[in-house]
Amino acid sequence: MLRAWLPAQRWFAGKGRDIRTLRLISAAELLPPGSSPGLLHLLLDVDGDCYQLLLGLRTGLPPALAPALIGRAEQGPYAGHAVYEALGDPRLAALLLERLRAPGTLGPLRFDRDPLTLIPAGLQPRPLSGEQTNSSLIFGDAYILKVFRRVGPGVNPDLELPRALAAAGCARVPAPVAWYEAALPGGEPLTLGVLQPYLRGSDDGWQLALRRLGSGADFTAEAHALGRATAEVHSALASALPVLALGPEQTARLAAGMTARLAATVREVPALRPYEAGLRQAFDALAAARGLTVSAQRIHGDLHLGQTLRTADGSWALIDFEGEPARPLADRRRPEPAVRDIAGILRSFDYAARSHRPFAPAWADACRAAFCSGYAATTGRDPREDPVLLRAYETDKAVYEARYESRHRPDWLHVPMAAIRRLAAPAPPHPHPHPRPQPPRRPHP
Ligand SMILES: Nc1ncnc2c1ncn2[C@@H]1O[C@H](COP(=O)(O)OP(=O)(O)O)[C@@H](O)[C@H]1O
Ligand SMILES: O=P(O)(O)O[C@H]1O[C@H](CO)[C@@H](O[C@H]2O[C@H](CO)[C@@H](O)[C@H](O)[C@H]2O)[C@H](O)[C@H]1O
Repeated sequence: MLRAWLPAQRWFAGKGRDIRTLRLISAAELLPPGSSPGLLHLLLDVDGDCYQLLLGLRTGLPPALAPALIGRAEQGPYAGHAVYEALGDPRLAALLLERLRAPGTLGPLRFDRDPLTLIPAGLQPRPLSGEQTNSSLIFGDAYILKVFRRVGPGVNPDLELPRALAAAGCARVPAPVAWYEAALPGGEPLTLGVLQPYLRGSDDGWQLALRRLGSGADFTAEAHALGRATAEVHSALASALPVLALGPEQTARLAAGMTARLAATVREVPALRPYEAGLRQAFDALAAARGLTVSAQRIHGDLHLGQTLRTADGSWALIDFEGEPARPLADRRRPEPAVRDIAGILRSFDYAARSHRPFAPAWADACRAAFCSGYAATTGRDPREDPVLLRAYETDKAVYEARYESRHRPDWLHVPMAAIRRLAAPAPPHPHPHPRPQPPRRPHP
C-alpha cells in the first residue's frame, strides 16, 4: 500500500524510482490502542532515507476524508481499517497540537515547548495547500506546524537557527514555540516538527515580486529592505553561533567543492556540458584569489524570494532555515560564507524577471543593486566589493538550480540556463567593484 502511495507524494525524495526496501524504524500510537479514529506515528526507512508518516485509522472513512485515503490495513490490530493521511483529518491534527501544548514523551517521541509561550487550546487546524518540501498545518491562523518528512539524526536547522535567533533577540524570523523529536537508540534525536507563530496577512516575497513585475511596478525599495533584513539575520547568527575565518587553503577547498558539484551536475544535466569550462573559471578564480577575507558562519542555506514573507506591517521576515532539502543534514549545518545566501536572493530576482514576458533584465539589475546596497547599509560591507566570491557563489547556485529544475521542473530549466550562459562568459575585469568617478576628459584639440 505505502509502496504505491509514497512515490506520489511531493515530499518523497525517491520519486520516479521503484521502492526496493521499506523497513519500519519506529511506531507510536498517539491515541490509546483501539481508539477510533486511531493515530499512528511511523518512522520508515525507505531505501536508506528516513521518512515521517502520521496515519489515521478508521473503520469507515467519511466522504470529506476520501482524498486522504492511502489504503486498507491488511493485518495487525487494525486489519480492515482505512489507513489515511492523518494531517488531512482536523480531529487528528488537533490532537497533535494538544500533544505539543503538553510537553512529555510517548514511546520514542518527545514533545517540547518554549515555557514562556502559552499556546491556546482548541485552535482549528487546516492544512497548508500548495507544493512544499514538507507538510504544514495552520492552527487558528495563529500558529503553523511544519511536519518534516525526510528526517535524519541531529537537530534540524529549521529549529536550531530560529531558536538561536530568537534567543539573540532577532525578530526577523518567527520563533519556535513548540517542537517534537524522536529519540532512537544509539543516535542523536531527529527533529520531526516545529510550531511557530503564523504571520497572518503576510505576502510571499516571490508572489509579491511577480505581481510588481506584472504591473510594471518598481521593487527596489522592497529589495533594499530585504537586503537589510538579510544582513540583520546574518549578523544575529554570527553573534549567536561560531564564526570561522577561512584561510586561502580553506577557500580553495570551497572552490574545489563547487568544481566537483559542477562536474557531477554536468553528468546529470548534459545541457551544461558546453559551459563547463567557462563556469569553472569562476571557481578557479576563487581558488586563486589572494588577500580575500572570507569568514564562514551559520546561514539560511537556501535563501530565495519564496523563503521571504513581507508581513502585514510591511517588514520582511525569513522562513524555512532547513537548507537545500537534498543535502545531507551534517552539510547543511556547516558554517559557510554568508554570500551564499546573498547569491540565492540575487538569483531569485533573475528568476522573477525571466518569468515575466518580456524578460525584464533592468528590473532584476535594479533589484540586485538595491538588495546589495541594503545589505551594505546594515553591515557596512557591500557584497559587490567581493566580485570573485560573489560570482563563484552565483555560479554555484545557478548550477544547483539547473540540477533542481531538471529533476523537478524541466519546464523551468531555461531560467538557470540563461544565467549559466552569462556566467560562463569570461568575467569582466574588476579592478574596482564600483566604477570610480573619472576626471573630466580634456576636449580634443
Ligand atoms: N510563519 C509563517 N507565517 C506565515 N506563513 C508561513 C510561515 N511559515 C511558512 N509559511 C508559509 O508556508 C509555506 C511553506 O513553508 P516552508 O517553511 O517553506 O515549508 P517547506 O519546507 O515545506 O517548503 C511558505 O511558502 C509560506 O507561504
Ligand atoms: O523552497 P524549497 O526549499 O523547496 O527550495 C527549492 O525549490 C525552489 C522552487 O520552489 C527553488 O527555487 C528556485 O525557483 C524559485 C522560483 O520558484 C526562485 O525564486 C529561486 O531563486 C530558484 O532557486 C530552490 O532552488 C529549491 O532549493
